[in-house]
Amino acid sequence: MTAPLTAGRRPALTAPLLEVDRLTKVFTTGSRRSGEPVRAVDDVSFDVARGEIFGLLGESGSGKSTLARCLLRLIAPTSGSVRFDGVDVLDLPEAAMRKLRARMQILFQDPYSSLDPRMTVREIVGEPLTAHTATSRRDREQRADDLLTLVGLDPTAGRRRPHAFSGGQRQRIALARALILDPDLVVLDEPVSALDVSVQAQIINLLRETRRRLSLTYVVVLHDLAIARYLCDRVAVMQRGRFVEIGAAADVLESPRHPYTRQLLDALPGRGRREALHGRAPGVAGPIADARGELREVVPDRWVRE
Ligand SMILES: Nc1ncnc2c1ncn2[C@@H]1O[C@H](COP(=O)(O)OP(=O)(O)OP(=O)(O)O)[C@@H](O)[C@H]1O
Repeated sequence: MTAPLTAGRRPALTAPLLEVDRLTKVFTTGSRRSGEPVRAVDDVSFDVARGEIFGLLGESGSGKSTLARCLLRLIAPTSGSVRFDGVDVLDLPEAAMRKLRARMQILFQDPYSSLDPRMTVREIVGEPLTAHTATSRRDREQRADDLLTLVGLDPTAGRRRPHAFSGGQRQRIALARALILDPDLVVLDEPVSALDVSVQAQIINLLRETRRRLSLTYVVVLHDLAIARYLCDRVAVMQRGRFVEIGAAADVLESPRHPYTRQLLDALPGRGRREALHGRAPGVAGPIADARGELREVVPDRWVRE
């Protein structure tokens, strides 16, 4: 069966934030013992609307992380194009790309190794400001404290070092850092897979809440279909570098059209499958709305665009 590729292009009232056309990445070395090239991303096209949470799903090795990195030009694609807010990302000179990067952030999977243990949390969160804008130390600290509040941490946390925090708290710190430059797009690479199940729900709710409050767009790499069903508006299912299915998360996960998607769903244990199908939170009995109160209601006005 062929993928319903038209679902990758949405009629939108405003231009999409991200437009990906025939993107391909071939690794020629170091990928296979046989020395054969690997088409990690193979002729992939899709759009992401502003304010959307778009999920990339698939088994390990299907090409999700490579695609995510190509979007931000952290890996140079072999061919194809990526337009971000109308700008051709792959054609941009390095200096202009550095500037654009402020608007496109990435959050990695492992909250334990992604934060420099020698820095205070305030320094970690405020650091992108030193690289991208001329701000005074005081302003940096104030903004770092605002962001820590936004992600549900006490600003006094800023004086401590990352080792004092749990995995979930560290992922909040990493998110605060990713948001401090007020980006439009954040790519999240398996943002909760290193966390305990109970903490996953809190971080997922935080992502939904920050998307809403800051009008953010998230592209999120996931292998957990239950999380995808709860978090994402649309999803694409990848197999060997290609999109085999793309559409609304509810449609793809409740009525999968492609045998590979059905296979992924069938491989889930009974409860996980039910959660994927009915949008239940992973690992908790009901919808994860109860963790929502974690996001404090003291968000500074300037962080709220709506
Ligand atoms: N730097 C690289 N050099 C060579 N091959 C690579 C490189 N990075 C990824 N690959 C290969 O590209 C393919 C896709 O890998 P990728 O990590 O993008 O998949 P994934 O779906 O994100 O998997 P995972 O969930 O395990 O990270 C795999 O065959 C992988 O071995």
